Amino acid sequence: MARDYNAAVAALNTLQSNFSIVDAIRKSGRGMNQNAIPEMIEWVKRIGYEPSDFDKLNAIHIAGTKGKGSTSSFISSILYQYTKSSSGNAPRKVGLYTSPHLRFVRERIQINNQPLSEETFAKYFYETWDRLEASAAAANHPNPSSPDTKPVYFRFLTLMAFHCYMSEGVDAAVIECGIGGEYDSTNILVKPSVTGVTSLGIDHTAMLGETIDSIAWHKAGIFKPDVPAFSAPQPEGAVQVLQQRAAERSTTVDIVATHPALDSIKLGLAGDFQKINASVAIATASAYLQQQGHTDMPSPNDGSALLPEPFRIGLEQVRLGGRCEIRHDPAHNLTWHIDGGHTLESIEMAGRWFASLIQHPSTTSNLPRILIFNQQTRDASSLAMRLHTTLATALNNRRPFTEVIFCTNTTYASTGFRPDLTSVNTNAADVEALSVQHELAKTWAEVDPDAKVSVVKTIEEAVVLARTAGTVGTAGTTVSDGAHSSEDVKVLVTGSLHLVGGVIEVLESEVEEAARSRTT
Ligand SMILES: Nc1ncnc2c1ncn2[C@@H]1O[C@H](COP(=O)(O)OP(=O)(O)OP(=O)(O)O)[C@@H](O)[C@H]1O
Repeated sequence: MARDYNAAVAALNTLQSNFSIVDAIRKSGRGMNQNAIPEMIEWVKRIGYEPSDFDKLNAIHIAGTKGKGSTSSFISSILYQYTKSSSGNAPRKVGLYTSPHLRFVRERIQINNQPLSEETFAKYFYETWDRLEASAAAANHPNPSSPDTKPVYFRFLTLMAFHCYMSEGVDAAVIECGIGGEYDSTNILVKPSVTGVTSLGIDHTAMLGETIDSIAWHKAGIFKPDVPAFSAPQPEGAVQVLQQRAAERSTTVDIVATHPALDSIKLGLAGDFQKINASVAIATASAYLQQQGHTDMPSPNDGSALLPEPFRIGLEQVRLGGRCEIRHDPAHNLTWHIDGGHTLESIEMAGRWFASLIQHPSTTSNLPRILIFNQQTRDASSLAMRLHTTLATALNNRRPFTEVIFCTNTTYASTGFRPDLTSVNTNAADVEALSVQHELAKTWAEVDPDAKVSVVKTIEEAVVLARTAGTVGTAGTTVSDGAHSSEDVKVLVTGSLHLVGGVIEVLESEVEEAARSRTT
């Protein structure tokens, strides 16, 4: 069988824990596996490394509830600007390891802001895979190719990313934690160059505990002796926990305020909250560069200093899909507003961002405003209600959406079966019965009986429905009527990064298909 990218993704998918296992862990209240780090170290050894080998990567290790992906992307984008410098102490290759992915699993492992190519992904995938089987064979395992000779999905990808970065000579690796910090697979790092904690909130409570303090305890587990640590502003109790944990680990944590230079920088990621993510990125990137001998750095914790030009460019040029992203769809008179918020705090941020775009008096026309929403595994109704309240408040009790579409995260992309988008972490029976979606529809109808609420199964159907609603308009007038021609219909897609990934997949596939048919 060919050992290409598609085969690698199919093999990787066999390592996903199925829904019943994930659900049992969630319900057991057992919390995180406290043996996770010794177990992960064992896997590291099986692929031929000692954890301290990864000191070479000069990792910038990022934990947090919200903003890890954005902050990590800002850091990578800033440091990438320095790879262009001729200075001897500039990084040459910047790694970025994030999760989850939107369209392609290879988005998770980047070098110099580019996802690994399909060929490079397959190469490091099979090297990691083969080393694990060889180590099982050496230990006289009766069947070295059986599943128990490999770790689960996220652990495998972490091993593979570290192996790839070591082999490619990455000298600044931005590593985002998966869940928590103390027991996260990435926390095998012995001596990162700097650590950062982004905004904390309530999420993954079955594993991290119910309170901000216990969540802070887990996230602070990435602090290391004598390694500088930075944090976004946090609620009082959480700051104390972070400081105490830092002291136990023989370091200190600096709480970073919004950097004043950001008043005059247009960040590449929209949304007010990105300023705090960018500020944590500025502090951590400065600390990394100072350690490498850059003397012209702003002091990482001195918010009054001006920013060097590569910082400004990096902050402006950063790209990350599905975070307050706007896509115009002129063929359908639509604008897509796409944000993967999926906790109470982040759905509120997404709501405020969308409200800020529709609050203007010129947008108070009777054009449809459409929501596409799903959240398959968390408390979907509370998230939807928080979104409703945030928008209704911001709009002085005007109806947030004329049309609301609840769908699953499933896409049957016109391009065919897409193994990158397969997730077995959801309850297949729920998806089949659309039970979450019907419950959401009921809840929404209670708070807004006049909104048109629909339930559909796939993301493609939701996209088609939104476009139809957009074209017809609420009052039966077409949007392209002269009276409305300068406006478009606004669609918000939110509730889940999987949903957002699927919508982006559908929209991008159309663009790619159109480009293909132009060239043939
Ligand atoms: N500082 C922040 N405060 C509140 N919400 C935020 C913040 N940063 C990002 N978000 C929200 O969280 C969503 C995910 O952003 P991002 O990927 O940066 O965070 P993350 O911590 O990596 O999230 P996840 O662990 O869920 O992937 C965004 O779409 C946005 O809605």
